[in-house]
Amino acid sequence: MTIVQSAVYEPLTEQKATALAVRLGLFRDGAPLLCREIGDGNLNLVFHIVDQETKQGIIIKQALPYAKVVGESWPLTLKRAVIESNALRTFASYVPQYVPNVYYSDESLAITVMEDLSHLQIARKGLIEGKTYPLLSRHIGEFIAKTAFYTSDFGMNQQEKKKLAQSFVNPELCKITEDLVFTDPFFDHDTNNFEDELRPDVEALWEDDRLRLEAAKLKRKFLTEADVLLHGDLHTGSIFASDDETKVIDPEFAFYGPIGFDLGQFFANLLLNALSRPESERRPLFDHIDQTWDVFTSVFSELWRTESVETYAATPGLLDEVLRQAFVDAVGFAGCEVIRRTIGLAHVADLDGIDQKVERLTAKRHALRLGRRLIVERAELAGTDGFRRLFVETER
Ligand SMILES: Nc1ncnc2c1ncn2[C@@H]1O[C@H](COP(=O)(O)OP(=O)(O)O)[C@@H](O)[C@H]1O
Ligand SMILES: CSC[C@H]1O[C@H](OP(=O)(O)O)[C@H](O)[C@@H]1O
Repeated sequence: MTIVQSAVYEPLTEQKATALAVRLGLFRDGAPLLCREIGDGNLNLVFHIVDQETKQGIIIKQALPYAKVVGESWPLTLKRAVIESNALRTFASYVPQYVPNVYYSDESLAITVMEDLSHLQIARKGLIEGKTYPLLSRHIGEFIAKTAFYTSDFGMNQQEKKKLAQSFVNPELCKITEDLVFTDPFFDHDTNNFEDELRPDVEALWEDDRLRLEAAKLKRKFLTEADVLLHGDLHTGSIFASDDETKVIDPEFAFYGPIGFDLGQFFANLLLNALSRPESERRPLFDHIDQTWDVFTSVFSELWRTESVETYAATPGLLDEVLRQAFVDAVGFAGCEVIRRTIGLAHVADLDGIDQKVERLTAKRHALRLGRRLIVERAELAGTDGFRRLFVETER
């Protein structure tokens, strides 16, 4: 690959992104290139560049010095681009089948150049259309189990783990999660965003001392437990899927945190999709929750038994305790994510896209009751069947 001199930061345009791809030697000479900015996320620019003859494409993702969804009034570190490309490379060393190939990255331009995954579909979009993605949970369960185990004190040299954790210290992006997932939705904060009709339900949440205490405990875990390298934002909009392939993208929130966090985010986004469906079409979502947990526990347990580097790994009861705690935490984190995607700053199309206002408000009220009980009753769920039970009990 051609080496280009690193440049001073400037936001790319479609023209400049094309010129960069040519300078990097990513296309054959004279290829007729078409570039479009396709970013639909909250934070970054994403350029899709395709050779019109061969149909081969690449993606150039660039961080902006602010959060795109809010604008320049919310400055945001460009370092998130380095975190993202390093996380993709780290994950690729354990599960290359589940992440896009990174071709190039440049810290000063805050870009990651990666494999074009346009043959797949963003899982959130597909799930909203009613797709089921039969292998999604098998793949995500394995992705989480392997990345968690191999980056933990049980799966890697413990001195090396500390260095790796240092390289993923990600204070600004963690602060977004600390605020938007764990704090603001539980207070009358100006980042919150919900329909007027939901105000009585939301005010009831804000006055719920039991809920606030449990949300505080979950936030404390997120702040303090440097257990494994997390993706940090593993919602269904961060996953490309088809019937037989799954790729995880967008790990700019990666950091060392509690093992249950990615599981909880994924569970929550499956639940958010279930909340948008009629009862008769929800089953695949609950089956995905079961399957994610089953695959996660079996892959993680096998690695623990066969590859652990920690003397205490064989101590009877320890693995069970790690898995039990991971599950309880995941349930609580899922509850926080369900609530924040309903009344916080960043919503999801699964709920906001319900056209009929009455149905939409009904689904959102259901989400608030479900999220609350996931948080408050997380220790009593006793297995993934508990998600079904709470879902039904909170439907009314
Ligand atoms: N490797 C890729 N291949 C094809 N499209 C991509 C790729 N990465 C991102 N995209 C597109 O860009 C959108 C935004 O990307 P994402 O990484 O989620 O950005 P953000 O960090 O702003 O949320 C995705 O929803 C997808 O449509
Ligand atoms: C102001 S950031 C809000 C929200 O956006 C991120 O998601 P994404 O980059 O995938 O769109 C993340 O979930 C943040 O909490």
